[in-house]
Amino acid sequence: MSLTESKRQAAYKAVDTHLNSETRIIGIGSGSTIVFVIERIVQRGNFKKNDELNEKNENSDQKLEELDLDQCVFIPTSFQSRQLIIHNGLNLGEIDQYQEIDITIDGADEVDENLNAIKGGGACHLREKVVAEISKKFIIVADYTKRSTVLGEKWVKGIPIEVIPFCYALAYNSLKLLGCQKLNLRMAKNKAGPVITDNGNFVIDAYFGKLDGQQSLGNDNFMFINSPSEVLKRIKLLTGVVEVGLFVGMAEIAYFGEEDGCSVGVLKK
Ligand SMILES: O=C[C@H](O)[C@H](O)[C@H](O)COP(=O)(O)O
Repeated sequence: MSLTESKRQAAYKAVDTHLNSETRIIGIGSGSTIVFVIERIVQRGNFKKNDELNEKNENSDQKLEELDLDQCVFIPTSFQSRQLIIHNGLNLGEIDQYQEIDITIDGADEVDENLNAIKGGGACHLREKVVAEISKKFIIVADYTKRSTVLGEKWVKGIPIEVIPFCYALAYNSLKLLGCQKLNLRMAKNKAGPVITDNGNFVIDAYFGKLDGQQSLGNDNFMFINSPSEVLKRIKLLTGVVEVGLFVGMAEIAYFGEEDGCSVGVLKK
């Protein structure tokens, strides 16, 4: 079964388990898995009209309720998720309108056994972190390739770090001094020059291994982050750094679509 199906299964499970008729303010993460979160939300909004969904539900243990989408507001974390919300006719809200969000569902590039995550493979981690931070519940959805024991096992491109453009050379040097083994200023495709985030900044992918005292196991393609909170703190203190794609202790639960494309694994705190 394809990775796409496993992403869909994880997304559907999260929406079916955590969204009910009481849910009002919903944070929408970014990336390819989030597309299926929106797909399921729209299906749930048309529940009574959706014969297939009703039929499936009669045979399932999970009691699905129709979502009153007119009463819900969706908070995007990127240009991409904003477009998804608008194109699906959902109510769009802005991050600064709310002090609290009922629930946010988001993808991840890697999730460890403590539910710490690397995010920002799509350069959206600043807004994603703001939304996650004010959410009562932060839920991760991903395919099975994203689950690991220690961060760095699976996502080998480095930790995404958003930096102010004119500070990038300084941040670059500071990251090297911090022990960073390899650094890349993320470059755009089909445009000469660097990726520019939704906030007008650059992204450096920083690749550790020794920062928290660990060796890189003799393989330059790997980094292991045994103390993500320490790594996060040290990078965050560097001048010019806006946000780090390490989400430590934020997620309550993670759903992973399994390899068979039908079942879903769950990691809980
Ligand atoms: O910046 C992008 C986000 O952090 C995404 O949530 C993350 O890259 C996972 O994306 P996908 O669902 O495409 O694997």
